[in-house]
Amino acid sequence: MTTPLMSAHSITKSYGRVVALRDVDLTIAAGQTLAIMGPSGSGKSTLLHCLSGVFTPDSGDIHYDGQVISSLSDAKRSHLRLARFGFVFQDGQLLDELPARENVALPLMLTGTSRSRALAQADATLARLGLNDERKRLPGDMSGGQAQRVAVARALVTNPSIIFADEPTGALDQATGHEVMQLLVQTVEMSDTALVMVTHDANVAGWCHRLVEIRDGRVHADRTLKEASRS
Ligand SMILES: Nc1ncnc2c1ncn2[C@@H]1O[C@H](COP(=O)(O)OP(=O)(O)OP(=O)(O)O)[C@@H](O)[C@H]1O
Repeated sequence: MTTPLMSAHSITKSYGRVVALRDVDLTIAAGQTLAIMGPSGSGKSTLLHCLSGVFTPDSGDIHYDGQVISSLSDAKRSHLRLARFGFVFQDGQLLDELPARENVALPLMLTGTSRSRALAQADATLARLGLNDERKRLPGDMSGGQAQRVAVARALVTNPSIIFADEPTGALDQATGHEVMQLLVQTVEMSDTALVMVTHDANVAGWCHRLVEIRDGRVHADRTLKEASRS
């Protein structure tokens, strides 16, 4: 068996008395597309935040590319997140005062790439995603779908090995959500990037190859979409 890109071993996480994750084991292979589903409050976002290094679990380990990321200092985890992971959130979270190309260049500049080089890479990524016309536009002047495509470009600009997405189409109508998912999935597949996505929407999960169902803080089922659709 090939070594997984990321693996979580028996992770638990509580908020005070609320146990959000209990003994979760999960592996993610390079290039894999994985949807996390489950009822509201079941622990999906907490799992995504633990895997992506935003939170550290209370117990258990998370391994990524030869490192135990759950034991890294905050500064090292934060650098790792910027350099190796991409993030797409429900509302894009672009900075309104910056044009698209500067938003996309930000993760590069924050990890030390010069402004001119970061902007050149941002332009190349926007062009690759068919977003040349959006380069100089401010997020507030774009439609929700255009802004979300720019957010996808920002997540991809560092050539991350994993993109973490939390309800990436949650604020979009169905047709626009479909276009954003098509762009996201086609691009991650072309670049051999893994996608780990939380969604409530079975149609959106249908873009992924694997479905992990969380219930009451535990992995209830972990199978391919094909297996899930047969049951
Ligand atoms: N900051 C917090 N403080 C206290 N409890 C929290 C906090 N964040 C989450 N929780 C609780 O932890 C549990 C898991 O929450 P989490 O947000 O991970 O679930 P979720 O499956 O993503 O929910 P949703 O689908 O509604 O976004 C829930 O009981 C929630 O109320």
